[in-house]
Amino acid sequence: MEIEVEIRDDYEHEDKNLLYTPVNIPGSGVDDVIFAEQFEGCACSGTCVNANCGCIRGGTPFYYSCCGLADPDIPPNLIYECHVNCQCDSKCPNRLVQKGPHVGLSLMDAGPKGIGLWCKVDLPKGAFVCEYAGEVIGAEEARQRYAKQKNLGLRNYIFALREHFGKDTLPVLTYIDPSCIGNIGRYINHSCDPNLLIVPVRTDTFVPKICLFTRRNIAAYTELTFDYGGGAEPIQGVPDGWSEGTICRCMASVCRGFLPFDYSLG
Ligand SMILES: C[S@@+](CC[C@H](N)C(=O)[O-])C[C@H]1O[C@@H](n2cnc3c(N)ncnc32)[C@H](O)[C@@H]1O
Repeated sequence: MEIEVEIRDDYEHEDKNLLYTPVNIPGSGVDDVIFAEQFEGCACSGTCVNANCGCIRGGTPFYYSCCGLADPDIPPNLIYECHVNCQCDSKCPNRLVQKGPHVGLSLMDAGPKGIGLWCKVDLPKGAFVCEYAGEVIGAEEARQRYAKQKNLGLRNYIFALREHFGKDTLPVLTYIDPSCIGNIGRYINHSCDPNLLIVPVRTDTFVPKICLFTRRNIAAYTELTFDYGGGAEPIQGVPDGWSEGTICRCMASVCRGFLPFDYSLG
């Protein structure tokens, strides 16, 4: 029996030239197979109990508490949620990001940074805010799109997620581009002292979802930010080659001066 969990995402773009997608979709330069190859589900009945659930797969035991909050102080390893092929029910605590973004997210004027995102309600530490969803594209496509938008003086929305799957292995990069097709996450600006944390989460396939959780309690109407260099493998400072020279306007006392940039795009 397949357990379908409804994604609740009522957001949309004000700019009618943009297409809204609540989840990642395959774009140019990636093999559709990675979206089609699904994990086997767990055989738990009702709600899952950590130790026996097949969805842990050697990754982090369930990252979420029973009240739907993550623990941002624990560095997560690989996170696999229960999914459509699992036997557990839709109330299983290991189903969180797949249910969609937090309610009350809203666009704001972020001055020289352009549009930004805030939430109309207080957010507790560990709350899931939203995914940074868009087209999943290949490395060469990402470089070409980046070069084109740079020539046109456009903002950059392409995010390069770096993950290591073992000691001494090369990082695996996943490029997400919500420039034209994306979700509400595309409006989140960078800060060198961010209040959100990036956590890659997988549900039914190996394609990671870039998920944003609160690092601390956040009062309503505070701008939501993440560190553009702080993926699963955070950049410390801005090493040579990791800045494209865009001045950072985050205003944090610890501001590094420039927006972080993944050199693989350059
Ligand atoms: C993912 S978009 C964020 C949404 C964007 N502000 C908008 O108006 O649609 C990333 C772009 O926002 C701007 N931006 C984000 N954070 C910034 C910061 N701390 N300082 C300056 N510009 C920033 C840059 O133009 C960057 O390329």
